[in-house]
Amino acid sequence: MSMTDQLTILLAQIPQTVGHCRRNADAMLKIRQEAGKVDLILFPELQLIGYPPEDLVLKPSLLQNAKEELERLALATSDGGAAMLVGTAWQEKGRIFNAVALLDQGKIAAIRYKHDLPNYGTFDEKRIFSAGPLPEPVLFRDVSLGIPVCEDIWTEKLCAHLKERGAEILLVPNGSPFESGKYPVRHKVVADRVKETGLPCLYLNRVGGQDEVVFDGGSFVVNRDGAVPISLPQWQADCYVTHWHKTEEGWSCDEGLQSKISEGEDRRLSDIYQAMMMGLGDYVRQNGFSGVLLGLSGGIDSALSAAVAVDALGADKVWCVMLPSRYTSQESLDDARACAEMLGCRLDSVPINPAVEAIDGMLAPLFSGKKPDITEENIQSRLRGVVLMAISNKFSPMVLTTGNKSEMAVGYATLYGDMNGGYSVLKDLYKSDVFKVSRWRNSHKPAHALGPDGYVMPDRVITKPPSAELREDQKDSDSLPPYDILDAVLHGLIEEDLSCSDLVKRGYDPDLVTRIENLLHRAEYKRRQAPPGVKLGSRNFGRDRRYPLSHQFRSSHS
Ligand SMILES: Nc1ncnc2c1ncn2[C@@H]1O[C@H](COP(=O)(O)OP(=O)(O)OC[C@H]2O[C@@H]([n+]3cccc(C(=O)O)c3)[C@H](O)[C@@H]2O)[C@@H](O)[C@H]1O
Ligand SMILES: Nc1ncnc2c1ncn2[C@@H]1O[C@H](COP(=O)(O)OP(=O)(O)OP(=O)(O)O)[C@@H](O)[C@H]1O
Ligand SMILES: NC(=O)CC[C@H](N)C(=O)O
Repeated sequence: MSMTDQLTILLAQIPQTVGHCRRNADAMLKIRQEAGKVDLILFPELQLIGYPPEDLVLKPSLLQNAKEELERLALATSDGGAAMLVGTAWQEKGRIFNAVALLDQGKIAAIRYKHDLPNYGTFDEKRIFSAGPLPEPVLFRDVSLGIPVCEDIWTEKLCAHLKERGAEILLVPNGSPFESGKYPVRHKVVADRVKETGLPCLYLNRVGGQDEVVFDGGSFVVNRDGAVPISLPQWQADCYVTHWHKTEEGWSCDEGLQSKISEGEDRRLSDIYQAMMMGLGDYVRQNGFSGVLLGLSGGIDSALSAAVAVDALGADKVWCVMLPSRYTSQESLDDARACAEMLGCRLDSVPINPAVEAIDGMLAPLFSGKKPDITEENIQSRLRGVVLMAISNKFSPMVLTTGNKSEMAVGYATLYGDMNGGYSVLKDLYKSDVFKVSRWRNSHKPAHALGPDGYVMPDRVITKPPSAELREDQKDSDSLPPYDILDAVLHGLIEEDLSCSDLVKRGYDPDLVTRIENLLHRAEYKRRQAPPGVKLGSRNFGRDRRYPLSHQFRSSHS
C-alpha cells in the first residue's frame, strides 16, 4: 500500500457569526468550493457556532442546529474533495464538549474534545463545557494528526500524549483573543511544543471582533527545526494553502507567505489601533447600526474616538456633535471644527445652555440655600447625554462613549452623562497611551483604515492640558494627579495586582497611592453600568476583572 507523502492543508483564517450555525456553515462551504484541490481545510476553534459562545451553548436548540449543520457539511465531503476540520459544540451523554470534527468522504469521520478548558481572564469555559479526555490522534489519509484545541497547547502534557500516541503533525484551531504583546507569546508557546515533541505545528486563529474581545488572526506554521515557513497577516481574513511533504525524519511544511510585522513601540501602537478599529467596526456591523454618533468636545478623547470610528466605518458613518455650554472655550470650538474637517465627517452644534437654564430653574426651589457644586457640573454632562441619545433614537446611529481607562478606573466620568453610549474604544487605553496613539495616528495611516492619510486632529488637541470644561477654568489636574503618575499607579494596582505598600516601595507617595486605590474600588459601580469596550491589555474592565460592587477590601487593611 502506498503511503501518503504529500499533503495540502488550507488555513482558513476567517471571522465567525456567533450563534448563526447556518451562516457559518455556508461560509465554510464557500471556502471549500473556492479552494480547488486541497486535501484538508482547517477552520478555527468553534467555527460552526462562533467563539466565545457563552451560555448560548446551553440552549438545546443551538446544539441541535449545530448538529444538523455539521451533518450538512459532512455530506458535502461525499464528493471526495477536501476534508474539513470543523470546531463545534457537541453533546454526548448529556455533557457538552468544545469539539473538533473531521469531516471526510461524506461522514463525520472522527470527533475529538478540548481537554484544557480555560477559566481565567476573559475565559469561562468550565461554566459551559465538560473537559474531554486526553485526545487520541486522528488518522487522515494514512497520516496521524494531533488536534489540540487552543488552550490544549499552552501546557506540555497534551502534545506529549499525542506524540506518544503516534501523531505526526499538530493542527491547532484557536480562538485566541488579542492583547498587546501576545503575538510573540503564542509563537513561543508553539515553538516550545514543537521542540518538546519534534512535531511540526499549524497554529490557526480566527479574526474579527466579538463584543469586548477581538481576534487578530496572525496564524502560522512552525516546522520541526523551529523555522516558521508560513506566517499569515494579522487583522484581516486570509485563506492560505500550505504544502507539506514527508521525508524519513517526518513532515515539513514548504516555505510560503511571510507577513511583514513591524517591531517595538510602532508595532504596539499599531496593534492597539487595529484592535480598536476591528472591535468597533464589527460591533457596529453585527448589531445593525447605520453608523455612530459622538460628542466632539475639542478634547483628545473624543478626537481619537472619532478618528478610530472614521477609520473603521468611513467618514460618512460618523456623526459628530458639538454641545457647547457657557464654559466651552473658543479653542474647543475651533479644535472640534478642525478635527471634524480633517476627518471629513459631519459636525452639528447643539448648544445646551437653554436646557441647563431650564433645569436650574426647575430645581431652584428645591436647591435654595445650596451652593453650586458637582451637581451642576453633572447636569451639563447628562444633558449632553440626553441630546446624543435623542439623536440616536431619531436617526439610529449608536452613541460612542469616549471615556479612557484612567477615567474609568477612578470614576472620573458622569453616570448617565458622558458614560452614555453603546460601545467604547478607549475603555482599556490609559490616558498616557491616548496621547501616544493620537500622535502615532497623526503620522501613520493604519492598514485597512478608511480615514485620511494625514492629520486626524490638530496638534493642539494633543498638547493642551485636558479639561472637562464643566466649570470656569477647570483642568483634569485639579482633581487628578498627573496622568503619567496616575497611570503607573493604576497599572500596578490593576494589571500587576500590587498592594499600596508595593507601590510605595516603587517610590510613589503613600497618601496618593491610598487615595487612588480607594477611588479605584469605589468606582466599581460605575464600571458595572458602563458600556463594553475593546480589550487591549492584559486586564480589561470587563470579563478580565470581576469585583464585587459592595466590599471593604483595601490592600492597606489587614
Ligand atoms: N456604590 C454605589 N452604588 C450605586 N450608586 C452609587 C454608588 N455610589 C454613588 N452612587 C450614585 O452615583 C452618584 C455619583 O456619580 P455621578 O453622578 O457620576 O457623579 P460624581 O462621580 O460625583 O461626579 C462625576 C465626576 O466625573 C468627572 N468628570 C470628568 C470628566 C468628564 C466628565 C463629564 O461628565 O463630561 C465628568 C467630574 O469632574 C466628577 O469628578 C451618586 O450621587 C449616587 O447616585
Ligand atoms: N462641548 C462639548 N461638545 C460635545 N461633546 C462634549 C463636550 N464636552 C464634553 N463632551 C463629551 O463628553 C466627553 C467627556 O468630556 P470631557 O471634555 O468632559 O472629558 P475628557 O475626558 O477630557 O474628553 P475629551 O478629551 O474628549 O474632551 C467628551 O469626550 C465628549 O464626548
Ligand atoms: N480559546 C482558548 O482556549 C484561548 C486560550 C489561550 N490561552 C489563548 O488565549 O490563546
